[in-house]
Amino acid sequence: MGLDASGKSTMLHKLASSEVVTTIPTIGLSIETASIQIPAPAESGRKQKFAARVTDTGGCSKIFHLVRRVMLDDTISGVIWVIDAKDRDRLVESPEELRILLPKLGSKELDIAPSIPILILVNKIDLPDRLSLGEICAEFDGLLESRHFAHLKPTTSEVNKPVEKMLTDMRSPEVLSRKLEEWLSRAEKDVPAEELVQRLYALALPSWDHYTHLRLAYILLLKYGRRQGKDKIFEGFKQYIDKSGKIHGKSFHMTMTYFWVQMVHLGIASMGVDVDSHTLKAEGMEEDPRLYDFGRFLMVNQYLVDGQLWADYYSKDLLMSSEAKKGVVFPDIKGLPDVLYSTGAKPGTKKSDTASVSTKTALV
Ligand SMILES: Nc1nc2c(ncn2[C@@H]2O[C@H](COP(=O)(O)OP(=O)(O)OP(=O)(O)O)[C@@H](O)[C@H]2O)c(=O)[nH]1
Ligand SMILES: [Mg+2]
Repeated sequence: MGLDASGKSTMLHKLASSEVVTTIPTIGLSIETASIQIPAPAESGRKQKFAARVTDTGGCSKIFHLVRRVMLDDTISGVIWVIDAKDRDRLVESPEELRILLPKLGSKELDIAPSIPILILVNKIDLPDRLSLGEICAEFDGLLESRHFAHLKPTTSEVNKPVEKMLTDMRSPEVLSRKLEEWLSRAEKDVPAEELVQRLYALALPSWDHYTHLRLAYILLLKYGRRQGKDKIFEGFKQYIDKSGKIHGKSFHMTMTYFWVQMVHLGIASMGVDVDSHTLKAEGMEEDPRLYDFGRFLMVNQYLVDGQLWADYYSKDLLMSSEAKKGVVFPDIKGLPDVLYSTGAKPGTKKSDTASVSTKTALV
């Protein structure tokens, strides 16, 4: 199992026939019996070959009804969860899908014991610029420890609790500081600011993930100021999703984008920079390259590393609603923080025409 195009079918064919075959996206299920050679430690006394009936699924949570029909009479000995090491853009989505699957492993919905092993298999490691194991582990951290919860707490409302717990784990200081470290070293060798912007318009970004979104928002806000910068972020991101052909199954999310624009703007303001009055926007980005030092920006604004920061402001139901995707909606947990400048505006003074956002005001 795993996200689409992670390489499940390719792997199954390779295991079954040792051949790399050209695959097409799997619809539903494909079942193969593969004779697999696995090196086993000599002391285990086991044979080095064993037959495995492997069920390949196309997609994940959406096809559970199908999986169930096929699996009901089977003994499932384990689940292999495949990750595409090249797919930085969907690194967050993969553990989210696995998180949806986990409670079902111990429930009656799928007749699978909660104690079966789950192998998280990182695929496509032959490709350059792949995710590091550290980056992958940071996203999956805390997920598997809580997998027996479905067995212990089979009702729907109870099953939801550990999901919340797992979200909390993903946001734990250890996970976030590890992620920050990775991002800082990524920022050191990243492409220059101007090149990144060009690559956004050329539909050729090095990756499409939280880090890149934040860095683009940072550069565009600095370069163009709040109003124009925000429009460029919205237009640029939307166009990238619509036209690049690289973002599978994703559509532009207005509220999410707006939320992060606001958070990045807040981070810039906390460094004492007023994006609407500093001179760079008129004079070109090379004017003060220190400002475009994204690593420095991250060090000052470490909270931005937390990809789930929105959960402090929005309930998942609201943020994932089609209304929130199509237009900017107000948070239902607490209002977004106002951007206050330590330069220019008096501390405590809202620049309501440029940056102030509360539950009553939305500047789109
Ligand atoms: N470079 C590289 N490409 C791979 C590898 N494994 C799979 N691919 C490619 O990734 C693409 C998707 O592979 P599939 O095996 O069809 O992926 P899948 O997970 O079965 O996809 P769905 O059936 O849609 O869920 C294909 O173009 C494969 O050739 C790998 O290890 N390295
Ligand atoms: Mg497939």
